[in-house]
Amino acid sequence: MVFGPPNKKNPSPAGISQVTLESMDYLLALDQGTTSSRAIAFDSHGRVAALAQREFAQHFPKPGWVEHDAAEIWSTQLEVARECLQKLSAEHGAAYGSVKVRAIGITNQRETTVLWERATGRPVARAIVWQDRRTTPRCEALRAAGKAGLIQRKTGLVLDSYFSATKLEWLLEHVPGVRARAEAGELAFGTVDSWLIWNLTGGQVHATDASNASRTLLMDIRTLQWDDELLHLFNIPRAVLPRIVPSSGIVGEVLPKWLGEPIPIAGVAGDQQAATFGQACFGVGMAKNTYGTGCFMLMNTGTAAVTSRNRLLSTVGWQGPEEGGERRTAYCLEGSVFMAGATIQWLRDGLGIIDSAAEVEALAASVPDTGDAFLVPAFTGLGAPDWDGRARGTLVGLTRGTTRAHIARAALEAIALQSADLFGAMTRDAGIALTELRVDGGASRNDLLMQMQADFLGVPVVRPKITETTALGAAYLAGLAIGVWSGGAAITQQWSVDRRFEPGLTEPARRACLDRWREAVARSRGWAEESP
Ligand SMILES: Nc1ncnc2c1ncn2[C@@H]1O[C@H](COP(=O)(O)OP(=O)(O)O)[C@@H](O)[C@H]1O
Ligand SMILES: O=P(O)(O)OC[C@H](O)CO
Repeated sequence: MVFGPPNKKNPSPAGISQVTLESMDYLLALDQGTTSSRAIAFDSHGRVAALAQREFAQHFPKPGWVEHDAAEIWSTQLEVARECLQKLSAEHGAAYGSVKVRAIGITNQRETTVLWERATGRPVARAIVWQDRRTTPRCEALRAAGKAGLIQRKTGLVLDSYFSATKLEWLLEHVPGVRARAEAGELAFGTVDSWLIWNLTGGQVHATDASNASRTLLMDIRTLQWDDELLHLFNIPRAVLPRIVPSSGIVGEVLPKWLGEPIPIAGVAGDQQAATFGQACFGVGMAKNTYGTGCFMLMNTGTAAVTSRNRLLSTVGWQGPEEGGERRTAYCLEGSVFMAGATIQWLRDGLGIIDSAAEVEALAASVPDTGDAFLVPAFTGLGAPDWDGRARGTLVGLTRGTTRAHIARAALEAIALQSADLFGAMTRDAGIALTELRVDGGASRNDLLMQMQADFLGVPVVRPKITETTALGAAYLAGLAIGVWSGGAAITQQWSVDRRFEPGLTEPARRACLDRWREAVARSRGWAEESP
C-alpha cells in the first residue's frame, strides 16, 4: 500500500492526534468541476450529510476555445458552500453556525489556468479551460523543436495544449501589459485550487498542491519543485507561481466572513486524483475511472513515477499526510478522455434527441446494437492515447436504417470504447493485469454504459455506493490531516460496493469491436486544418 494502514511502529500519521467527530461535526468538500461548483458535507463514516450544487456559464468565444469566468467560479463555490451549511443546520433543526466544519478539502477541475492581480484579486482575463485548444500550434512548434522528450522525462506528461503551461504563456503574450506586470511580481497564476485558496484566505495564501502542480508542465514530477528549464522553455516568470504544498496538510484558514468561522483548509487535490483517493485505490495496480464531462482513468503505480511507453500520463496521485516523520508521494498512470458525459450533453443540447442526460439509457437500450455505426466524439480533439488536437468529431457507418436510438447507443459505446483503449495501454505500461475497474462520476449511474464498459474491458466494473468519490477523496485528505481517520485502512473499510458488472463478450468479439472502433478513430484524425 502506498498509503498504508497504521501499524505498531507508526500508530497514526505522525504528530496528528486522533479526533472524533461529534454528531454536529463535519468535513466540507469543495468540488469545483468543469460545469458546476459543488459543496458536500461528509460525516466521519464518509457519508454524504448535505450537498449543494450550482452550474455556471461556459464561454466558447471561438472554435476550439473554452473559457470560464474565474469570478463566477469563486462566487458559485462560495454560494454552494454556504447553502450546504444551511442545509446541514436545517437538518439538525439548529441555527446556521451551530454545526461545526472541522476542516475543508478542496478538489477541482485541473489544468484550467487563472491569472490575477495580487493587489485586487481581479483576474486579468477569463480562465482558459483545460478543454481549450488555442495553443495547439505552439505545442506543435515545440514538438518540431524536439522538446517533447525533455518534457515527458521531467513532467511525466505529453506535450499538449491540455496542460496549463502554454495557456499561461498565451495569457502572458496576448493580454496587453500582462507580461511586464507578471515579471514585476504583481500577478499570481494558479489552477482552480490556488484560485479558491487565495479567495478563501483573503489573499493570504498562494499555494497549489503537488497533484495539481503535476498538471502544469512546469513541475518536475520527481522533485515536486518548479523546474527552471521548463519555466525558461515556456517563458514563465517564477514570480507568478504558487508554493507547492502536500495534498494532505493544513494550508491556511478560511476567513470567518465567508463561512462564519475560521476553518482550516487541510486537503487539496485535483479532482481525478481525489477520486482515486476516495475510491480507496491505495494498493499498486488499483484503478478507477470517473465518468464526468470527460473520463479519466487512473491507476496507482506506487511511490515511483512510471514513464509511459503508450502515450499515457504519469502524474502525482497525492502527497499524503505525514507518516513516521515523512510524507509519501503516490504516483498514478492516467488516461484522459476529453469527451464522455459531454457527448451526452451534445445529444441533448446539440442534436436535441434527448431532453435529459438520464434519457439516453432507455433510448440506447431500445436497439440491440448500433447497426455498425460509430460516433467518435473528438469535438475538442483527442486525448490519450492519440493526443490529436486537430481530430474532430465524426459519425461513420450511417445507413438509411440509422435512427436517433442508434446514435444514442453509439455515443454510450464511444465513452466505453475510449476508456477500453486506455485500459489496454495502462496494462502494458504498468506490467500489471488489471482485474477490475472501480467507477464513479455522473455518468456511472448509467447501467447500460457500465455493462458496455465491462464488455469492452473484459474485466468486472465495480460501482461503489458513494459515487461522489471526488469530493469524498478531498474530505478524506482533509480529515487525515486533522486526525479524523488514522490511515488508509480506516478509509478502505468505508468503501462498499453498490453493483458489480460482469463482462459478457467473448474475447474474439471484444477484440473485433475494439479494432472496428480504432478504424473509426482513424477517420477523425487530423481534420482541423486551420490553427485553432
Ligand atoms: N444517466 C446518464 N447517462 C449518461 N451520462 C450522464 C447520465 N447522467 C449524467 N450524465 C453525464 O454526466 C456528466 C455529469 O457528471 P459530473 O460527474 O457531474 O460531471 P463534472 O464533474 O465533469 O461536471 C454530464 O456530462 C452528463 O451528460
Ligand atoms: O470537471 P471534470 O470532472 O470533468 O474533470 C476535469 C479534469 O480535471 C480535467 O483534467
